[in-house]
Amino acid sequence: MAEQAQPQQRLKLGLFGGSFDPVHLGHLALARVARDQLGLDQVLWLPAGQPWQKLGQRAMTAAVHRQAMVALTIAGEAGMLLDTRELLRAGPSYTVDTAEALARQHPGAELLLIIGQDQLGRLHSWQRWQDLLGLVRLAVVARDGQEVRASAEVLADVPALPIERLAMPAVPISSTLVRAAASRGEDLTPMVGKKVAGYIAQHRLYSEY
Ligand SMILES: Nc1ncnc2c1ncn2[C@@H]1O[C@H](COP(=O)(O)OP(=O)(O)OP(=O)(O)O)[C@@H](O)[C@H]1O
Ligand SMILES: O=C(O)c1ccc[n+]([C@@H]2O[C@H](COP(=O)([O-])O)[C@@H](O)[C@H]2O)c1
Repeated sequence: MAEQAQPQQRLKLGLFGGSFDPVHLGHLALARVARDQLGLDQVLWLPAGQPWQKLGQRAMTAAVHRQAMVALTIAGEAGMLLDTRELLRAGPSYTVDTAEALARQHPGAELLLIIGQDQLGRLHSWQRWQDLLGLVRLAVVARDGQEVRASAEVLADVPALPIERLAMPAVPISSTLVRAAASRGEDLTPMVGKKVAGYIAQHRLYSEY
């Protein structure tokens, strides 16, 4: 008897963007949880070239370093890939541009945008966020004790916004805390892992906070 063709599974891609200045173990925990809970084929780590909402606050560390630290963090991790397209693109890093490019590149793929609650709460300030919501499904993790919830502005426009809630024990680490600890000369290993701690020391990053 002829074998029946199995229906093709849709490719499931996670989009995990960040300033990653620097990447830390909270990011890695989130990427692992998203990969495993959502059954993603791949998590694309997308360091932002110009994270426009953060640019006024302080000078961003050079892309070459942020990218290198992400590469060290995901080395040997199954289903994770460094995607440098936002570093190579001129102008502000808009997630909608990245989602459009990935949708063109992988027709039929399911795109899941992995973000923390801090970003979900501000989603209405993102460039063309309604277009973005037409391209991706949101996968959100609670952060800093805040429940996963879209802002009133987003809910007014999209009342039944589908959100995948990621279950993850809180990881009380942020890049801000890492930079502050680095400027005090503390051991960063518990926050960023041994390889990234070594990289930061070797390149004398974050000596001034
Ligand atoms: N500890 C954490 N737990 C859950 N999500 C996190 C954590 N740290 C970062 N994220 C999420 O990862 C994404 C990228 O974060 P980002 O690179 O801005 O790091 P950050 O620690 O928030 O940086 P900063 O302290 O400089 O604002 C965001 O969606 C953010 O919500
Ligand atoms: O598209 C936008 O307008 C937009 C506005 C703010 C943040 N983002 C993206 O959200 C991700 C997390 O941002 P951040 O500032 O927490 O590092 C990162 O990929 C940013 O490019 C995107």
